[in-house]
Amino acid sequence: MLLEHIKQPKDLKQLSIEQLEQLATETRQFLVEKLSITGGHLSSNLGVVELTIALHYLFNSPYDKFIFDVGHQSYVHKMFTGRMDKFDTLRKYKGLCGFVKRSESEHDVWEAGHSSTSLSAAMGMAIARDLKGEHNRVVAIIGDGALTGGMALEAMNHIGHEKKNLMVILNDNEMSIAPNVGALHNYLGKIRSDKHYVKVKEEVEYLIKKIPAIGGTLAKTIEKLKDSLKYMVVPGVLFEELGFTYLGPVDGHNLPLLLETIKQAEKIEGPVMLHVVTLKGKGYSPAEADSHAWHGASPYKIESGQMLKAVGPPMYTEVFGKSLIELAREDSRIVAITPAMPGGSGLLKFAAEFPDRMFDVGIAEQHAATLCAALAGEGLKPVYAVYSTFLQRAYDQVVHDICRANLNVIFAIDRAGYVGPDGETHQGVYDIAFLRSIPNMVLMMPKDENELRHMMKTAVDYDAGPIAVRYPRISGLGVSMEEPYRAIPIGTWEVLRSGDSAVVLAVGPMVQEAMEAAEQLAKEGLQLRVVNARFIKPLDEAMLQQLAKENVPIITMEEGAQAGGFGGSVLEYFASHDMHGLQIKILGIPDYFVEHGSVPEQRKETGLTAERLMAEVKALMPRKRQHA
Ligand SMILES: Cc1ncc(C[n+]2csc(CCOP(=O)(O)OP(=O)(O)O)c2C)c(N)n1
Ligand SMILES: CC(=O)[C@@H](O)[C@H](O)COP(=O)(O)O
Ligand SMILES: [Mg+2]
Repeated sequence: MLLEHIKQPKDLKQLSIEQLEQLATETRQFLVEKLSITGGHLSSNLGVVELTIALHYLFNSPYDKFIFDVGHQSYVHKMFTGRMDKFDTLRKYKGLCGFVKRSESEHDVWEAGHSSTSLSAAMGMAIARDLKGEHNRVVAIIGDGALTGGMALEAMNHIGHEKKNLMVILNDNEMSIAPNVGALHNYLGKIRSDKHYVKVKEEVEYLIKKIPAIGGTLAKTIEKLKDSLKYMVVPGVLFEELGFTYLGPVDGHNLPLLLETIKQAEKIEGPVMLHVVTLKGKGYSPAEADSHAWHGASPYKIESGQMLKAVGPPMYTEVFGKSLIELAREDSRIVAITPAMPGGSGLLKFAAEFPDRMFDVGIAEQHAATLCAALAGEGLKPVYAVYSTFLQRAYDQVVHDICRANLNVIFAIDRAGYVGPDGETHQGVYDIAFLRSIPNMVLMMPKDENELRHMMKTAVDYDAGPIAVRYPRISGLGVSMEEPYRAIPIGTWEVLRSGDSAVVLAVGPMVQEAMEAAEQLAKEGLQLRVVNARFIKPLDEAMLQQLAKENVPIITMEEGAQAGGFGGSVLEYFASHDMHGLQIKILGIPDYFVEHGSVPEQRKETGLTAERLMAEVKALMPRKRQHA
């Protein structure tokens, strides 16, 4: 086995081309084997094996800087940079991170998790390099999906202007997570599909050079002719017009060709765009056959390719997707918008039933938000299905285009709370803080999957402005979902269990923790009242006033950042209504980024458990007695 001798990138440099090809095969076997136990982003990594080998073979990391966009395809890079023995812990608590991470290795020079940042990063590193008088190479590796993200396009605009030396490797596998979409995607397809393209390009460029420079009108006509000729037969010209030297398309699994082309690219002055065509899932037939399903793989059986998924109640995502279909059958105003996450957001069945009412806009969270604003302005009911973490990208559009104009946009915010193995880049724990501060916004979270259905109905019936329902990346509780849909009165909470030792105002999955705590505390003679704080905004003011009158100790509990969170809004309410002297404890996520692991581990680490709640209730008791 060659693989076991690769401890650092320099070990690759000793190998022959045949050995490098052998290394590619062994690398794929390693990934398929390890990820069958841990799960992870299999298909993207299988696609970049030769590319990553070529980069480490030709260049000198970390002096030369490799910037992996998103970072979900950095496993091979991790393997060759001293982390092969940690793959049993991939995406596990305290284990190897599933994305690039500076604290893990000096070879991880840029951190990501969200898409389309690599070109801005490359530009920053190239400027810094030149100002410092250094000479290292800067190489961004970006996928065809990530290239559709607005940030990447903004960066290309700047790169073409500055004309610094840097290399962009466009890893084109025709896939985002789902099949890639959009005009840019179609454009890349045009380049890929033209087998004679490279030859024609060379010939046209040769001919153009032969046209003599003449003055006057004729010269202008010839210039125009040059341009139109280029546009007709040289598809790569878009990148060239933006200031890049375009090379490719090159087969990303043909190692000798790849090495040759990268060497050629390296000699070119200014920014270079090297278009590499790869197959997502390459080398593992189940992943080749369905790279969408294998983008983020659960553990699986290698031979059959059967993924091992937990059986039990449906995920909240699935319940959302089903209820949207049922509601859309009754209400033709409903349209669904996803920024490149049709599967993850549970919208595939909706798309099949309502192909004209579903829009995958690519990785374009900002555009998606403003698009929803316009759709709502025209009287439709856009449902913006988005992961909490990715909604961060569209904050200005939410404030400026949707909330300010008070438009009827429905936000279906998935992955709200801890997300588990993706970890800190993907935690959906800031949306409460960043949404509750925006005027006109209504924000809900269900205690169980049945309540999610009712919240969807509430949102569809609400015609007074933007309304959001956030739900977690977990299974529901297995409750009955036979009830007919009903709208919940805006700003009302529900008391699920009575008691006057203390009151817990719990949000979403914390309601279940609170019920468990109450059950246990009752055995010790303490009666914990459990309130389902299903509206995070507006608060149930009548209930808060009642609690103030009772002067009962209050604990708030939410799976969201404590700073700016729901608990803070309760405190603000009491303080701004001159209701002082109450005992209040806030349980939320402390002020640091919580890393990867399982959701229960993340909750335990940050004290969002029934046990912690019990301890807090007990701690409040003597103070209550002293107060009395
Ligand atoms: C801002 C943002 N939106 C959405 C995602 C979810 N996401 C992760 S990878 C990915 C697809 C990226 O496609 P591509 O860049 O072509 O890489 P591939 O997986 O095909 O290798 C998406 C949509 C993200 N990480 N960041
Ligand atoms: C890399 C990335 O951003 C996505 O692939 C993400 O990992 C998907 O997460 P889910 O598994 O929660 O859909
Ligand atoms: Mg892709």
